[in-house]
Amino acid sequence: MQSAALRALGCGSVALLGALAAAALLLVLTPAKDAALPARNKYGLVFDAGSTHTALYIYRWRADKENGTGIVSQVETCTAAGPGISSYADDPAGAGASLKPCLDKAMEIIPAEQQQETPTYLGATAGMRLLREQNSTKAQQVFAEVAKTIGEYPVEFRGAQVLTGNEEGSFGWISVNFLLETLIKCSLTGTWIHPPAEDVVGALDLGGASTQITFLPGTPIEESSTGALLRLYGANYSIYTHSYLCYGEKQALKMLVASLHQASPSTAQISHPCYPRGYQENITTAELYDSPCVRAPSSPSAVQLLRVMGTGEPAACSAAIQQLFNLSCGANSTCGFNGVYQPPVRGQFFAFSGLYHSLHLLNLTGGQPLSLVNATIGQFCTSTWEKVQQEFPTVSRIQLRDACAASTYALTLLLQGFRFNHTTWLNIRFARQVTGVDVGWTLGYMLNLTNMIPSEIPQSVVGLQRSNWIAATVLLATMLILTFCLLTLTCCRKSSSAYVSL
Ligand SMILES: Nc1ncnc2c1ncn2[C@@H]1O[C@H](COP(=O)(O)OP(=O)(O)O)[C@@H](O)[C@H]1O
Ligand SMILES: [Ca+2]
Repeated sequence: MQSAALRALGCGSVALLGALAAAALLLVLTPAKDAALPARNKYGLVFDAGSTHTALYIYRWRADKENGTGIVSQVETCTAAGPGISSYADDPAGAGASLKPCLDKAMEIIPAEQQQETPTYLGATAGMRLLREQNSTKAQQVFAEVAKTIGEYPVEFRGAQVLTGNEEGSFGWISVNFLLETLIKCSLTGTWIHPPAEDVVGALDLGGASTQITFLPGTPIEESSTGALLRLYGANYSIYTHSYLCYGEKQALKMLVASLHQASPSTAQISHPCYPRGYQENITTAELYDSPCVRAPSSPSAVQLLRVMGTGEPAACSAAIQQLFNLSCGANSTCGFNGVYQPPVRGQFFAFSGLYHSLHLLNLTGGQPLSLVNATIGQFCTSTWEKVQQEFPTVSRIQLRDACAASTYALTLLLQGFRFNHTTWLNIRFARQVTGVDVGWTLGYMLNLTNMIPSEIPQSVVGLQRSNWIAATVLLATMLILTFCLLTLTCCRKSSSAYVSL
């Protein structure tokens, strides 16, 4: 992979650096209007309105590299305080207000004269998909309020929308492959090339309320709703993508508690095998059954207080989590889970978001073999509440309570759900960032909406002025030969005159 500095110069830079003299000539031959262009930066803002929280990403790129062949850097990220916007269903103004500190921060970063031309988007994911399902009026009110707040800032606001699961998966895939330069890259000769298809990586995203799997399968996609045809930089990609609503970490763990409750609905006590031994909390049935992802019991009792007690039993925890997945493929030849068609996983994958975070806590994101991952999670899941608190004093109570459940869930999702095995497990790279940019759907979303990824292959900087490049190379070669001849002649004359004087 080239360094960011080289990429920033654009395709052709490698060759340019390799032949500095030719570059000088090239510059002379470059039309004055191009040479005079200042390297101005442009900015773009994307709010990721996730189910658990909202984050603002501030991107920057060179204005003269808008065809997507330059680099896009992440200048800053800002996490909005409080929960995701879907949690403000009963206080929509609060959703708008929650975005303000991050917008203020962005206004401090983006030069005032550029703010008005800064494209700004808000994309909402599974939390808002669920709220829309539950109460579309409330979802609209939340959207109206966030749009109103963003509209109060001097940016070019281009709208707030709910992404479909397919869009969320596809943009995540585009983001990661853009950052890895696996869709197009600059060759040593200064032209844009398509790296081989094997270099293209799949994307695995675990959110709080949904999870996405996206990759290039080796076989035709048998179910059209799980396919997307992308034409990027002159190449066609037929990707498989699917988003499982309710199988994000937070909703899945809620389904787990609900299933444990329903196993013995008459008692007000739940033994939780994934919570550490010694952990106890009270929850209400209203809290537990407040989501469309958890089916309330057919004869719901009045609001009831439930006592949840951790038992720290890794085998029972793993078994209970597996129960959340229907692993029968039904009529499909191959599937993921819940009867959803999925071709067998193929190639390298990048796993980010919740998949990264849940395993990172246990130091399991470094390419460890599956046996070690299993053993470490199993070991951790036997720890008492006292011990985990001592071991991770800076980690929040909720994150610690859920650490065993979340890591077991991540592993079960990958192995049983997406059907990775001991061998293909090693093809998964867990990452939070690639080249300093957070991996997620936001970059791909912005690149797409700002038309920064053209459907056709861009003419390279050199390609645009190929004739100049050839002329410069020929001239350089001629000059080198002439210089060599002149030097040889001078040397010969000097040595012959020296000989005469002797
Ligand atoms: N710093 C972090 N530490 C732990 N977990 C994190 C961190 N950042 C994000 N996550 C996890 O990543 C996921 C983000 O989900 P989110 O984008 O809010 O939901 P969705 O994509 O389903 O709308 C959550 O499961 C959250 O717990
Ligand atoms: Ca997300």
